[in-house]
Amino acid sequence: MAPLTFVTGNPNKVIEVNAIIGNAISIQPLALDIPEIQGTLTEIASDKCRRAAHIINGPVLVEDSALEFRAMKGLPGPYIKYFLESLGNDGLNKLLDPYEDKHAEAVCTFAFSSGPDMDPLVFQGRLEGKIVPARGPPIFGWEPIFEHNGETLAEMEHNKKNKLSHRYKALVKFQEWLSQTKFAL
Ligand SMILES: O=c1nc[nH]c2c1ncn2[C@H]1C[C@H](O)[C@@H](COP(=O)(O)OP(=O)(O)OP(=O)(O)O)O1
Ligand SMILES: [Mg+2]
Repeated sequence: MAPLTFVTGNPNKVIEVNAIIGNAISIQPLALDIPEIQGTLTEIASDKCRRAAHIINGPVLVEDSALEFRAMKGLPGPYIKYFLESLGNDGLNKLLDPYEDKHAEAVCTFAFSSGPDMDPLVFQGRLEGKIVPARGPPIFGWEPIFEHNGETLAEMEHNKKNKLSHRYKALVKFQEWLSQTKFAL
């Protein structure tokens, strides 16, 4: 079983993907920074996957993560990385100051292509929560400000996050597809 190349510049994604489906699928991480277009989550992940498949010249998995604030009609969405880099977790909280509604959804969109010019397949998972002042170790992105059932993702045991997260839900769908297809990894 050849390992599946997972193209990402984010080591925390690699750790989580291995923790979630490492038993079932062997992943070969490759740290490339692929350009990300603007568009829907599906369009962004699919485009990233096509670019990666051309570079790898073989089967490839990519992932794009978004954070949607309901009060802001889904923004920052896929642009959360740049909002987080510029504003920090504190600034993201301040963005929601004018609104009573702190509801947010974390969205994880994987795209898989079996090779260059093969249409990517998309597998998405969502986790509901709310944006709160930061609590817990600031190790991975906006984990300290995303609260789910009373705990921020930063406070949550890794094992627990990896059994309920947006990334977990997306990977369950990917694994289901893999088990039903003739595609052999
Ligand atoms: O479960 C998560 N818990 C907390 N924060 C998270 C999570 N998942 C992604 N994040 C952060 C990382 C980045 O600031 C942004 C997504 O941006 P995104 O383009 O998908 O990731 P990236 O550029 O770091 O890696 P990649 O090379 O795979 O595109 O949200
Ligand atoms: Mg990225």
